[in-house]
Amino acid sequence: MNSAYRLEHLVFAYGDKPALLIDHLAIPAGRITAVIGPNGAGKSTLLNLLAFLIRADAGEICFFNRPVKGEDFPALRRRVGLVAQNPYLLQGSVIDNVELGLKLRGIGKVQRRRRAMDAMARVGLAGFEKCSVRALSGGERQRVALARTLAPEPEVLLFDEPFTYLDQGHTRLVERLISDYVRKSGKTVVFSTHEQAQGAMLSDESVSLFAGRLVDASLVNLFHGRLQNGVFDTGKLAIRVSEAVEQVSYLTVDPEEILLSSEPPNSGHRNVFRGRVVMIGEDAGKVRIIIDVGEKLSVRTSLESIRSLGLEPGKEIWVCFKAAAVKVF
Ligand SMILES: Nc1ncnc2c1ncn2[C@@H]1O[C@H](COP(=O)(O)OP(=O)(O)OP(=O)(O)O)[C@@H](O)[C@H]1O
Repeated sequence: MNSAYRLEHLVFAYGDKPALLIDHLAIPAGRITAVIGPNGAGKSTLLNLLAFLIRADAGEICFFNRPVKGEDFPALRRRVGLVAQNPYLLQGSVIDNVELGLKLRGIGKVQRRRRAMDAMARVGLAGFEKCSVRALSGGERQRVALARTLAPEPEVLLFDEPFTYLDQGHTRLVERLISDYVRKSGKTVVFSTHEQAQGAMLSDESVSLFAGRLVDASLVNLFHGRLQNGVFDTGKLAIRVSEAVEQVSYLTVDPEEILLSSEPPNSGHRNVFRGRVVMIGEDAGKVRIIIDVGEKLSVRTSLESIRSLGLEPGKEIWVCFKAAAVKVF
């Protein structure tokens, strides 16, 4: 598959504080990639590197199969557009802001206006042209920044936590826009999110980032604790682990690998707990149940199993999973 980016042995630190250590990462061209991770994982730092706004301390980045050199940065910045989490807008009107990127690219007034108006319509801001950016809400500001980035039609659209300020209607609109940007024009989108479900639902590929490193695990059920003699102790729950390592502080349980049963299970699973249903909700076309077993565990299952087990908030239920459903790092 053609890669938009390939990162090798990449290191980035803020002063002496390491923020990213990525051995290898390939981001496919013409696809939507989600970078999923909790607060402070390094998502914004990674997007800033991909936008060529900051330089790695070590390692290599290839952009569309070409190794990137320092002197390439100004030209590359024009091929990539980043919508920041808290975008900086210039004082003035919405249309002034949306036209900015086009102006910097030397695009003439008439075409500039046409493309800016088109980008504004796509983000649901038609009619806002003359509004002062000072009078806008957080979600409107984010959509102005999105229109500003979209108007020059960058080859790669990078989007840092796109849904933070958006209500449900605008979240759907931006999801569609991201999807169309890739499907209709073959461009590449990379977005960051701390919401595992949203990341998985909207993307073709996803990568999980934790403490600056890529991890090969879903981060939905992430616990901090200590591992000793094959048992990881979170302080509230003891989880059996199959990996024979000791120097780890975090554990995840794959929400797809957790089984539920109304009777004590007789399945040979090494982790069996009794818990109580806290919440039932929808998650990327499946059902997500939160069960309190000392820690709150997120379980993804089907509507059928909810019905057959008669699950509802407050109901007691058995939870089991294999040691192999658990990853530690
Ligand atoms: N300008 C900076 N100076 C020093 N440390 C920084 C700076 N920016 C980020 N960091 C640190 O680098 C790490 C990664 O931060 P980053 O903003 O990339 O994470 P994130 O995953 O985007 O987090 P969030 O979801 O909270 O936005 C954090 O520990 C953060 O405190």
